[in-house]
Amino acid sequence: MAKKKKKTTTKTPRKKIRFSLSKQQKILLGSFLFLLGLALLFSFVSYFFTWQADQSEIGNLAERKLPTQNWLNKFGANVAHFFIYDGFGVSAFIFAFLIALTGVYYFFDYTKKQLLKFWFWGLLLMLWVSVFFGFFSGKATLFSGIIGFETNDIMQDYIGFIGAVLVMVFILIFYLVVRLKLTPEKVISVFSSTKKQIVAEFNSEETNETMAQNISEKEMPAKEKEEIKAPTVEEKTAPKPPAIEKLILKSDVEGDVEMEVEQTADEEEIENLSNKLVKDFGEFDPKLDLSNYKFPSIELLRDYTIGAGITIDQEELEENKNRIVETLNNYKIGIANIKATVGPTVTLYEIVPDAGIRISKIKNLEDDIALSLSALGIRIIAPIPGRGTIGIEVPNKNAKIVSMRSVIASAKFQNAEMELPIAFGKTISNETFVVDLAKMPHMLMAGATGQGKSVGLNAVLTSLLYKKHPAEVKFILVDPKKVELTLFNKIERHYLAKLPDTEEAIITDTNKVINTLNSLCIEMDARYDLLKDAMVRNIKEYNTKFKNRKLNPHDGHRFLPYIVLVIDEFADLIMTAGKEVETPIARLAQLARAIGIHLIIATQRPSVNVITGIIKANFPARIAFRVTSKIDSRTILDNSGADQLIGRGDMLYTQGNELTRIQCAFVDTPEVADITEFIGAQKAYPDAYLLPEYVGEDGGTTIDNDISERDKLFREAAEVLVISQQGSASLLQRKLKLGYNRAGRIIDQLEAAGIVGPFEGSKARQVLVPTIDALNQLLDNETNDN
Ligand SMILES: Nc1ncnc2c1ncn2[C@@H]1O[C@H](COP(=O)(O)OP(=O)(O)OP(=O)(O)O)[C@@H](O)[C@H]1O
Repeated sequence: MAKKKKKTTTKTPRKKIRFSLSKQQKILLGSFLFLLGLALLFSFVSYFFTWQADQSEIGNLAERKLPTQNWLNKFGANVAHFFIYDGFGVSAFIFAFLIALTGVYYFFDYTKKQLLKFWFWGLLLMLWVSVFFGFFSGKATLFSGIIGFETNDIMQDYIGFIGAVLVMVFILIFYLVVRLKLTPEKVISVFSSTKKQIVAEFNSEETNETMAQNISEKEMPAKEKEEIKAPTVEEKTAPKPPAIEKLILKSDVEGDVEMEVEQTADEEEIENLSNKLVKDFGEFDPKLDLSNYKFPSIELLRDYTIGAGITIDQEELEENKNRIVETLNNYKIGIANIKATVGPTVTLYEIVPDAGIRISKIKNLEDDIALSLSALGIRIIAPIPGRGTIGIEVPNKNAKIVSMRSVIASAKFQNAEMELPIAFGKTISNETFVVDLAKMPHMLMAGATGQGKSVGLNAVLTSLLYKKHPAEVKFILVDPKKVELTLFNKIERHYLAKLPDTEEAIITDTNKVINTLNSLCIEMDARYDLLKDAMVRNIKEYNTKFKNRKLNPHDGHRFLPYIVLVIDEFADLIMTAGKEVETPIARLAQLARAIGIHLIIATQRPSVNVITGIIKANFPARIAFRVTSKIDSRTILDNSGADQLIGRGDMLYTQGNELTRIQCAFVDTPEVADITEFIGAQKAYPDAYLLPEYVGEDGGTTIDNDISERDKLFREAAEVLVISQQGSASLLQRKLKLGYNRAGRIIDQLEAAGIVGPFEGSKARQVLVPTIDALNQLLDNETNDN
């Protein structure tokens, strides 16, 4: 980056004669030189076509009428002849370019230091190219020009053919090394990266099965891995002190002090290591492992609205309007204006009461209006925030189903530039309602049985499946009822995360929930360490930096997928496990937003002992389906209203103060089955996303130190770790070319054998054996004991 440094020194007056141009003079000179450069360029180009025809005209400037073929006539023919034939041959173009460039420098008044460099290297290149062409032809030609040919001739007379070749090669090397800053390492790395790329492309079909986080390591040549291991990439490319140019400021005032301003020239940009990696290998693509993954098509979802779009029943509207007006009139409330908005399940009547009517008076009439309309689920919003009207929501006689298909297909969802977009359904004015889970950042969902909670959860998961690649998001599903989320088992190796050494990814057992939550806390801490190390504030910035290859996988950096934890029937959990569940959930909810872990908790019973203060405080986004009492509504929403919903997916959403009534999109079990089937049938990762190990309080490793059960590569693995003194599974993966699971198993066996220490979260395990000799002794003793 260009950095300006100005140093100002004042000096005593002294007499100095300096050639300096005014601004206008520079512009004039610049334009003149630029156009002269262009003129030379045109005459040089046309000289190659017309030199034979114009040969007789060379030097014959006096004969004005004699025709010349060159585009710039006599001037062009003579000048081009001078520079090309009598001069440097084809490389005379460099001269024309230098003249034009000088014009540009003067025109824009750039510092001239760089220009001098251009001239030096340009003239050297010009000479070299013309001598080079002279070398291959026995006589002066248009390619070499006389200078090229003669210089070559003289050189050969004095130092012979071989001597001339060596001089030319030396000048070439000089140019490449000094001007282009080429080093042997650069050349080797370009060759090896090209080779790697070809091999990688060749192997890409087979290597898709490896885990995403290893990709960038594998792609990199060992040499480069070493290079990025050094503390930070940025440090390596710390700016060099810029070159300084002096400028004399003079004023016309007699006897004035002359000031010399030191102005720094623009720094030369050194190629940043990460830029180079990106240039060589492209950005890191987390989706590479499943590059052929196909998103489920919209056809898998059903359209429940076919032939039953929102129809406005005029009669019903009129009837309701009259009843509302009548009821209010009975209580002496006059209406100035009334307007209706027809939604999928309810119609909103917005009324503007006559001046002087108290709002609370209308609010108190909720039950009377419900009675007169003989309808359930009337909700009065007095006043509607931001509109200055009073809203009365009246359920439609024929509620319409909002199909998941319609919201997924909506432009709002398809074009949503969100991290974790969720299409919940449609608002009262028929707008698709899309929110970003990453911004919520956690969600509480409540509703009495049969009111649409499970459908709501499915809508959330379906939205994410339609928008996010398996590399970008992972789900942890907790389903104590064991029936609601089982369908998602099919996408275990694509989208689910689980504890190592567990069979099923979907968690149904309370103990496992506790372990998983604690494991998530470890993952959270590890992610925070990674973020701190990368000096970024959130997962988005971290992943961008990782994609730009600014973070070294060697230091434990990896692409971080979002993790969405869904807990259905939270009440059951809290009743059985209490604080053991509440504490990690509260911790996650408080801290996990920045590192991409988001929680969705659903419960039938939103009572205060289930949704405790600490949980509530950390779940700003709340959804209420119909609940049985006002108290439940207040617990979940801090507001009444959820008790007046009509069920079947009718819900209230709040993310702060405002309540939005939404008709949740309907996605039926067979649809979810089709989607998971479609995804499950595709190529998957070798395993679900593995969360860090968590050893419960009853502690200790569960692996027996049974020699006969050890992996074949056990000894080799032990040696690798002892030599490197680093107890990391990923090191084994790399050195022994193992999968994640096998490396993890070997690490467990090494722990049981006392070679490495216990799991330490994000850090590598400690290696307990200091040398190879000590290791050999330990293993030999073991065999003797057996
Ligand atoms: N968005 C919706 N649109 C239309 N109908 C819906 C919607 N959501 C739910 N329903 C209807 O309500 C029924 C019950 O929904 P769901 O299974 O989601 O209830 P629930 O709240 O999960 O109940 P439980 O807590 O007992 O599991 C569904 O079978 C469906 O017929």
